[in-house]
Amino acid sequence: MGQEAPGNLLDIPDGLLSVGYDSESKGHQTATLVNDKIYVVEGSRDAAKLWIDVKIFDKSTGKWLIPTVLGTKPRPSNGHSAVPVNDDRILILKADCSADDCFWFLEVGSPYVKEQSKLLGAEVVAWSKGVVGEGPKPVVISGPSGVGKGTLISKLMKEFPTTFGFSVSHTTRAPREKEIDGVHYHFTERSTMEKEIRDGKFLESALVHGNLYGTSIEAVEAVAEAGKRCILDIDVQGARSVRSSSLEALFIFIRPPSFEELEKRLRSRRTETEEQVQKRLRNARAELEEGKSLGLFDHILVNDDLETCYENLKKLLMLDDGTNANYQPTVRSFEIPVSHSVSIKDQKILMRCGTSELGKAITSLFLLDVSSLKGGSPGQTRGLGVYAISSYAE
Ligand SMILES: Nc1nc2c(ncn2[C@@H]2O[C@H](COP(=O)(O)OP(=O)(O)O)[C@@H](O)[C@H]2O)c(=O)[nH]1
Ligand SMILES: Nc1ncnc2c1ncn2[C@@H]1O[C@H](COP(=O)(O)OP(=O)(O)O)[C@@H](O)[C@H]1O
Repeated sequence: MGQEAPGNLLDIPDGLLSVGYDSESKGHQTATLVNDKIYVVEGSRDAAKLWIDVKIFDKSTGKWLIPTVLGTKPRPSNGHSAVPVNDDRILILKADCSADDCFWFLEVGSPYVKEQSKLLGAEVVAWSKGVVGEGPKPVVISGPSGVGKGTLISKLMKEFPTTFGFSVSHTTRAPREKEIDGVHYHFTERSTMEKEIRDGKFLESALVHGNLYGTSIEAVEAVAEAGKRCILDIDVQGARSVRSSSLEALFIFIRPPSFEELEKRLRSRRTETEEQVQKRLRNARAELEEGKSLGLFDHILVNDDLETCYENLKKLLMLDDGTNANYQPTVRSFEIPVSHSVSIKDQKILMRCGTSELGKAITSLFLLDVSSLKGGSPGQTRGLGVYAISSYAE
């Protein structure tokens, strides 16, 4: 674009966090320097307008870049500030938002952003919501066709509808009689899905039993957005891809008590033709071998008696929901007022918030610890520590 960089942007000295200034469009902007590039984040106060724009001023070439922005964008807010973290992402603090919506990360040089940038041949940045504390890990459930994954997941969703949310995959296979589009799968055309994979909309995808299956980033984010723990029913190839992605999950492999029993279950379901059953059984042998791969699955459950297996699955999930982590922040809910300032030292961010109570100005100090961040785009960034330090009247 032919626009010149505003003078105050070019003057950002190295080492300074970010410069906030009013924008012409009556919004709020910050300019943050990371590796010779200035990331200008502009937010609108107008809830009807889509927040948030990102543009980049490359100091080395003197040119503006409009990046491809991946991930779910944050919603409008009354203000924000920005703090660079680890040279690969910028922490965005949104003012006047609910506690679960005030911390966001704009990834500018994370491995995911680099990979997508190569893939798309464009400058890429990606949004990722920040989660205070560990938060529960998504759960990946894999196992051969007919082993009972769907049955176990349905039971879990029925018993804990507000805790767990299903990641609705895309597939090119035809719907079965009782399957509903958008609930069991997003049934899609092959060419459409292939294009969306090329466009970077998928966390993982694989060819399974002759059809394309994939988990879209949106599917996982929709569950997290609803405040639920995400359950993914994906094949072993998908589990492998997720293992090497930034989505930190709990991996569970379901085995049948015997191959004969697997065949019996698959046939008794009566959803596949004989040819499809044969294909699934052939693939099952390889999947059962792969399921033993070292380091791929955290837990292996045998689905012999359904109720016993379900009880074991519940035990695993309750034990591993992240609430027993050592890393517990002292603050879980609070709001950042528009009047706040931030400074950073040794990955510890000090946030000074000004509020008023009974006519008195109150200043509260918070420490934000970004030294144990996990995950990130695609998906959320967990492990943010928020500690209340002091609060005093001025
Ligand atoms: N990689 C990957 N596999 C998937 C996804 N969704 C479903 N699958 C797997 O695809 C396989 C076939 O699924 P489906 O056609 O529903 O048959 P079923 O598992 O026999 O009920 C199963 O192993 C699923 O776990 C996905 O999004 N990604
Ligand atoms: N433990 C079990 N014992 C007997 N039948 C089972 C058990 N678990 C599941 N089933 C049945 O086996 C069939 C396949 O289960 P399903 O959940 O569709 O498998 P998947 O989703 O792994 O392909 C279904 O008819 C289901 O009712």
